[in-house]
Amino acid sequence: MTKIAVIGSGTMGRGIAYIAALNGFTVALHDINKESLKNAEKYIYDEWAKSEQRGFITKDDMEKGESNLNFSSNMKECVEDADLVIEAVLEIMDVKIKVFKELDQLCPPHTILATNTSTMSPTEIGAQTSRSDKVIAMHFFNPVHKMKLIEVIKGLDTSEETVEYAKDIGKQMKKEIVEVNEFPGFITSRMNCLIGNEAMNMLMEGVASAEDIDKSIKLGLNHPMGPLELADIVGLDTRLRNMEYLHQTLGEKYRPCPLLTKYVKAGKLGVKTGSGFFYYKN
Ligand SMILES: NC(=O)c1ccc[n+]([C@@H]2O[C@H](COP(=O)([O-])OP(=O)(O)OC[C@H]3O[C@@H](n4cnc5c(N)ncnc54)[C@H](O)[C@@H]3O)[C@@H](O)[C@H]2O)c1
Repeated sequence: MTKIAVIGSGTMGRGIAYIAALNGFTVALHDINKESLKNAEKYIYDEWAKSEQRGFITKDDMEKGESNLNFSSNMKECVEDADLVIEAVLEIMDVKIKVFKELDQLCPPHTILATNTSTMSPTEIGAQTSRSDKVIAMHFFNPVHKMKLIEVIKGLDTSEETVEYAKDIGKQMKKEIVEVNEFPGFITSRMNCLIGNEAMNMLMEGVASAEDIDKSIKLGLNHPMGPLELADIVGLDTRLRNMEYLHQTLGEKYRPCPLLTKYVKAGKLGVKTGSGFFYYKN
């Protein structure tokens, strides 16, 4: 049975662990923050129970998922026998590199190391390990159990075997795959960050209310969700880091909207804190 370790149990890590365990992989979810790990455990069990009640999964699926999934704040324990590690820690290059250096030491030689970065370079991360051919980006979407796509991003040294392996694992998780040659923001974040930032600029300029900006994009352009609501779901801190990286790498048109920076400074991070561009009951 393929063993997957997921590093980081925040918004994305918990979702990735959820679908991996449900699709028959042995999964170890790790975080340095025990509270985040506890919240992730509650989130996953609550979501499974809801899905079972609504008939999306059976009781048997749920029980198998539960028996496939472990939680631990000890990274070594989680990764020492892993076939694949998927990293979902903060979108900060130095943090990711530190994690990958540690993984390179702790994992067996065959282990594939994947990052769930939304924007950053798997080449830069892989270069800090002794196995750049086995380093790749697997970009999942939020919420992971509902979103169908994984972008698989090949770094300069990533081998074809690693690309095929990542695509195969994604398919076993019942996702659609697109293969992308590395460039900042890949396909989706490069486009989506611009749309979200323009919506924030319009809100800041007083063009319309947050509700009406989102309503226009949904009903006028047929997007399933408004860009401000989507940014709230992503997490405004995560979105700001995405914008800062794209601004650094792709230039001026990605300069983060000052309103986004202001919300993050105020601790209004979207759904996870109960308020962002909109209010939420958590
Ligand atoms: N939020 C989204 O919608 C979304 C979508 C796709 C990809 N991503 C990407 O996924 C990654 C994670 O984003 P998120 O929104 O889940 O972030 P988050 O802030 O919700 O969670 C990050 C988690 O990582 C943990 N962490 C930090 N340093 C760690 C370390 N050294 N070892 C172990 N755990 C550590 C934190 O305690 C936290 O629980 C980022 O690279 C982000 O760009 C996010």
